[in-house]
Amino acid sequence: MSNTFHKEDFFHVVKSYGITLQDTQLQQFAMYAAMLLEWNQKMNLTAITDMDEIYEKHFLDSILPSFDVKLKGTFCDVGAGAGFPSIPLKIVYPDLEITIVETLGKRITFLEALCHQLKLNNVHCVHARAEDYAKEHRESFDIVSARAVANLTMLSELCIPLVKVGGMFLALKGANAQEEYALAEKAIRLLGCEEKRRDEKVLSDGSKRVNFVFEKVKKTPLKYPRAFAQIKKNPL
Ligand SMILES: C[S@@+](CC[C@H](N)C(=O)[O-])C[C@H]1O[C@@H](n2cnc3c(N)ncnc32)[C@H](O)[C@@H]1O
Repeated sequence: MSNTFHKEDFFHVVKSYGITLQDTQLQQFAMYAAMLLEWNQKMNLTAITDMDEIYEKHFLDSILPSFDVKLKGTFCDVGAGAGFPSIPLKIVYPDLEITIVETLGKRITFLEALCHQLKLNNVHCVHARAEDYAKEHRESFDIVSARAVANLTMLSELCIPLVKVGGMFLALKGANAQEEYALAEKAIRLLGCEEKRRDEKVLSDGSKRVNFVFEKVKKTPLKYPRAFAQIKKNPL
């Protein structure tokens, strides 16, 4: 299937889910796309450089979960890279309080410049590894999310310790979602979460998206997260 999505469709697709983007928000998305392409020439931010694809595979893809689940409160984006999914969500839902935890310093520099340019308040960009950041900030976010950072088992150990009891872990996954879930199910429970829902969507090129919502029902045992070498070598 060829890519039939055009950036002009973005407004209408979002509207079909009951969200009418204002001119300021559309301008913020346009500035975001322009900055992404400009900075991408100096540093590796994205492999997607076609404008229509940026709108579908980065912007729309990032906000898809919010069409099924209400997002509010404090939102931590683990490994946001060039800002996905948290920055598109922040543009659409300005009340969200975002913390980005990203291990690459250059990407933090980009994100800080981006937030300044787009006049986004309450976005805290932290240069750290999630497993280290959890030492001081465990169980402190209403929502912890990530896209394209690690398989679901490893991702669960990086993200779930940061979620408050009663909060949610939102995992944005692709075609291998079911297989990843089967391998991760035990770890997810051990770390204190239960699956609440999963929502499937298909993009215009036929690629599948599966967004998992896990609810934190009990505290994460204190020994997690382990050091990254352990997480990788002995996945839960
Ligand atoms: C493939 S990129 C995905 C970026 C973005 N989430 C997206 O969907 O486009 C993975 C990002 O996760 C970051 N990352 C990997 N492991 C991490 C960790 N343990 N803590 C924080 N960031 C991490 C990497 O530096 C990289 O920017």
